[in-house]
Amino acid sequence: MIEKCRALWQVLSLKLVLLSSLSACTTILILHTFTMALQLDSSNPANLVQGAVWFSVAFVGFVVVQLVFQRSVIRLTETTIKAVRLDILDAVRHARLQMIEQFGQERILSAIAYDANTLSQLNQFVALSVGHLFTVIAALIYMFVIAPLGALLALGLIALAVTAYCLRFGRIHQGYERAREAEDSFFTHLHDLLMGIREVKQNALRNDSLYEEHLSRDANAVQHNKTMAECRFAHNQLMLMAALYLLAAVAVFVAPLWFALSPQQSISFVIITLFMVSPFHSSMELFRVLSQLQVSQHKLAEIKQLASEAGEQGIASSAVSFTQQLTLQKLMFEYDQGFTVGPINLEVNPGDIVFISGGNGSGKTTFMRLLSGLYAPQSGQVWLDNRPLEAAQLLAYRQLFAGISADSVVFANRYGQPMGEAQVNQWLDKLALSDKVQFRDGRFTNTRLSTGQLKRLAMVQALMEERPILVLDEFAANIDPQSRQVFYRQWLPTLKEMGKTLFVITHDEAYFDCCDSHYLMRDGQLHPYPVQPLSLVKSH
Ligand SMILES: Nc1ncnc2c1ncn2[C@@H]1O[C@H](COP(=O)(O)OP(=O)(O)OP(=O)(O)O)[C@@H](O)[C@H]1O
Repeated sequence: MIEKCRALWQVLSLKLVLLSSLSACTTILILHTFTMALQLDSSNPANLVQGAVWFSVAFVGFVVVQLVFQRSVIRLTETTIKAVRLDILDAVRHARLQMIEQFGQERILSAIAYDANTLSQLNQFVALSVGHLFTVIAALIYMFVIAPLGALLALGLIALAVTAYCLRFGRIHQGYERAREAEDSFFTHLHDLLMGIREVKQNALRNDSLYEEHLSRDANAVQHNKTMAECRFAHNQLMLMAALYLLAAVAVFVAPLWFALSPQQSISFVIITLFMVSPFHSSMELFRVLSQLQVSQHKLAEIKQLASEAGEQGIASSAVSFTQQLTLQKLMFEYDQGFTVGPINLEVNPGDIVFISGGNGSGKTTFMRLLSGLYAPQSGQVWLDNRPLEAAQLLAYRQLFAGISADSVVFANRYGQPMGEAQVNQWLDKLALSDKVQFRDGRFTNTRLSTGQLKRLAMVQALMEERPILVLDEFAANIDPQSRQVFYRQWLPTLKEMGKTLFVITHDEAYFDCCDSHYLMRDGQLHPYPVQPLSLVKSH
C-alpha cells in the first residue's frame, strides 16, 4: 500500500489535488440544492427562487472548476509522455556503450513504446479517479449531516467492500506484472523479426517458429494475463456497485420498518447513495491504475538506473589536443563475460597509418573501441601530447575519433556535422558517388545503395566529422579488388597527407606495405608485425 501511495504521489501535483477537492465541493453543492429543494415547501415561490439561485452558483462553479481540472489533466498527460520519453532517451545517450549493449535495445524500445504511453494515460486516470474519490468522501460527509445513522451503515458497507477488494487485489497486480514481462519478451522477438527480416523470410522454418512459438505465444501471454487481471477487477467493481445499490434498497425497504430514518431523510439518503455509485466506481479505478503505474514505473526506473549507475561524466567540448603523440600505457579492458584486451602499450604520431591484423575473436574490434574511448579502460593510462588523460576527459577524447565498422550506420541527416555542403559534394565526387547521391539541405539525397557504395558513403560521413583520427574496422572487406587497390594506394596516402592518423583493421596481405606500423592482435595482446616503411608504398 505504501508503494501504491508513493506511485500516486509521483504523478499527482498539488494543483490537481486542490482542483479535485474544489470539484468535489461544487458537486456536493449541486446535490445539496436538490435535496434541500425536495425538503422545502415547493408551493412557496421564494423557496424556489432561493433554490434556483443556489443551484446557479453551484452549477457555474462546477463548470468552471471542471474546465480548469480537465485542461490540467490533459496538460499533465501530454507533459508526462514527453518528459518520460526524453528522460529515457537522455539516459540512453549518456549511458556507457557497454551498459546499453548488456541492457538490450529491445528493452529500451518497449519502455519508450509501452511504459511511457502507459504512464501518461494512467496519469490521466489517476487524476480523474482522485477527483471522484474526493467527491465520494464529500458525499459521505454530507450524508453524515443529513442522516448520520444511514451514513454509518454506508461507511460500514463501503469498508467491507473495500477490504474484500484489497484482499483480491494481489492477484490482479500479479496479472499486470506477468503481462508486462510477456510484453518485454514480445519486443525481443519483434526486434529479431525486424532486424533479421531477410533471414526470417529466407527460411520458412525460422519464420514459422518465430511467429508461432514466440511472437504468438508472447501475445497470448499478454492477452491471457491482462484479461485475467481485468476480469477480476471488473468483478470487484461489480461487487462495489452492488453494495451501494443494496444500501439504497435497505434505506427504502428496511429502514422505514425500524423508523430509523424519516421519509425526508430516506429520500436524501437514497439520492446521495445513488449519486455516489458512479464516482465510487470510478475512484476504485485507482487500485487498477496504480497497479499498472507501479509496473511501468518499475521498468522505467531500471533504465534511469542504467544511466545513473553508468552515466558518462565529462564535457564533449573540454579541450584535449593531439598534435605530438598519442600513448597508450598498460591499457586494459575486460568484458563481464571474461575476455580481456591488454595490457596494451602503443605510441602513435599524428599522420601515422597503423595496421592491426589478427584472427577472428582475437580482440581487434574491442581494442578499437577501447582506443577510441567508446569503452572506458579498467586500468592503464592514455597520454595525449605527454599529458595524462583524466576520466572526466573521456568524452572529449572520444571526439578526436571518427570510425567506420562493418555495421556502421549512415545517417541521411547531417546531425550537426560541421563540413560545408560544397565540400561534402566534392568528397562524394572524389569517391565516385556523385551520380548516385548528393548532399542537399543538410541531407544525403539517397542512402539506398549497394554494400560497397554504402562503405564509400560511410567514409564521406566520417570525413564530414572532421576528426584528426580515423578508425577503419575491416573497411576493405566486401569491396571489389579495384576499389580495394584505390583504397590502399590512393585514399590512405591522401588521408595521411591531410594529416589524419589512421588505425586500420585489415587482413589484406597484398597491401601490408601501406602502413607506418603494423601490429598483430592475438588473445587480446598486441604484438609488433614486420612492416615496411611508407616510402616504399607505390603510388598509382
Ligand atoms: N559486447 C560484448 N560483450 C561481451 N563479450 C564480447 C562483446 N563483444 C565481443 N566480445 C568477446 O570479445 C572477444 C573479442 O571480440 P572482438 O569482436 O573484439 O574480436 P575481433 O578480433 O574483432 O573478431 P573478428 O575478426 O571476428 O571481428 C570475443 O571472444 C567475443 O566473444
